[in-house]
Amino acid sequence: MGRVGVLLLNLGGPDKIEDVRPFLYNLFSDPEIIRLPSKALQKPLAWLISTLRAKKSQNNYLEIGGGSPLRKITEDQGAALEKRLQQLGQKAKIYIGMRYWHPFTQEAIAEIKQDGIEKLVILPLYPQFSISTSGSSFRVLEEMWAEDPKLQKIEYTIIPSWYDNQGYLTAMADLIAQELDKFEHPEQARVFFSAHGVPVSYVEEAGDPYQEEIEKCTNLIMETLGRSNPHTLAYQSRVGPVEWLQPYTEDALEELGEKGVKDLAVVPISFVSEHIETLQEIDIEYRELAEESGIENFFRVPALNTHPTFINSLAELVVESLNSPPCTFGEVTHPKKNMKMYPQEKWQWGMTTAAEVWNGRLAMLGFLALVMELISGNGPLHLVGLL
Ligand SMILES: C=CC1=C(C)c2cc3[nH]c(cc4nc(cc5[nH]c(cc1n2)c(C)c5CCC(=O)O)C(CCC(=O)O)=C4C)c(C)c3C=C
Ligand SMILES: [Fe+2]
Ligand SMILES: [Fe+2]
Repeated sequence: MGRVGVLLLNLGGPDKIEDVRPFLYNLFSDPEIIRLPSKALQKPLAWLISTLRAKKSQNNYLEIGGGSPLRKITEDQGAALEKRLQQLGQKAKIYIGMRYWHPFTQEAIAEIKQDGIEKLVILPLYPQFSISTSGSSFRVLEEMWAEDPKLQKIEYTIIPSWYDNQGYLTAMADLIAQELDKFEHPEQARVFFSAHGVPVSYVEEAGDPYQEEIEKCTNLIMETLGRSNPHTLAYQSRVGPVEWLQPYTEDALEELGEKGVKDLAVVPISFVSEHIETLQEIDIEYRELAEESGIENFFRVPALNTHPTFINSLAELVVESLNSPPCTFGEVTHPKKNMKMYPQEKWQWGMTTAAEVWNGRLAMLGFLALVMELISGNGPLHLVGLL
């Protein structure tokens, strides 16, 4: 086997407060996050939303120390994985490719080429596949491969998702059990899985397997845990005006509080690292809401980070994929063609009258929104939840 590399994919996060706006701009420029009927509107709208959302987002990052810990944790995971692979007799260099912030996927690929990597395992740090996360990174890589004869010489294989990997499930169950045992009556506490949400249209129109993988994953973790605690699955972090997967975490918390639930162990299930949505959204916002709703003991299960069983499971996945037939970009889910992810309604493609009317309307709406927000600090984008 020639020189082996492992490319870890993740979303990336702003390292410091000044990075927040450009990070948001990169995120909202991605058609897998917001897809508009007109390509020409993507960048102006990304600029508008990132400019207007930056303050709120910066305040959230200030609450967790002024930046995202995602880069440092991912680097630690990479170092631990490299060491574990070495122990298993597999020499490999680990690369980190973030989708929206440093180190960008393009930077990782440049290094991979420079190092003369001959065999590459592409491993997203998202246990479940979504077109908005792993799918978006795969698309970027697929485009790079299509344009670069040097990359085409690298034998690569993808691990599309690994939510059902036994080592991962065992590590999750271990962390949940540790948290449950902190309650006075561990057997009575409810296990509350909070998955990252996606718009319903991703699943129902674009064919995203994310919801199915989340549901299966939740059941597998409960089976592995082997305790009879009741459990709930809800979806967090909704952004924008369209309908997202339900139940929403905030509604489910209120409902449980009303039903008299007092003890809750909250499990972040779509991420393997601490970041803004665990440290700020769950630990601060949802905790406050839960307490207001009457939930007395709100314990949060930590993210896996460098949990040894988890790192070992990643190493095993890498070794297994090196010894299996390759999985290529063409084999993973692509959003269905002509699928409009935002806003929701039926659309006819092409330069139709409807397209022209909507281009104009959207541009006007964007401009009006900008003016209103700037003058009043309030406006339609606040109203629909984008700011
Ligand atoms: C607007 C749509 C968004 C979709 C769809 C979405 C899906 C999605 N995201 C993650 C994981 C992460 N998201 C992070 C940041 C982040 N995501 C969105 C929006 C969508 N995400 C925004 C606006 C932001 C910026 C933060 C904010 O202003 O709220 C991050 C990085 C966090 C960090 O520490 O910086 C992660 C990780 C998943 C798993 C997912 C769908 C499955
Ligand atoms: Fe996100
Ligand atoms: Fe989010």
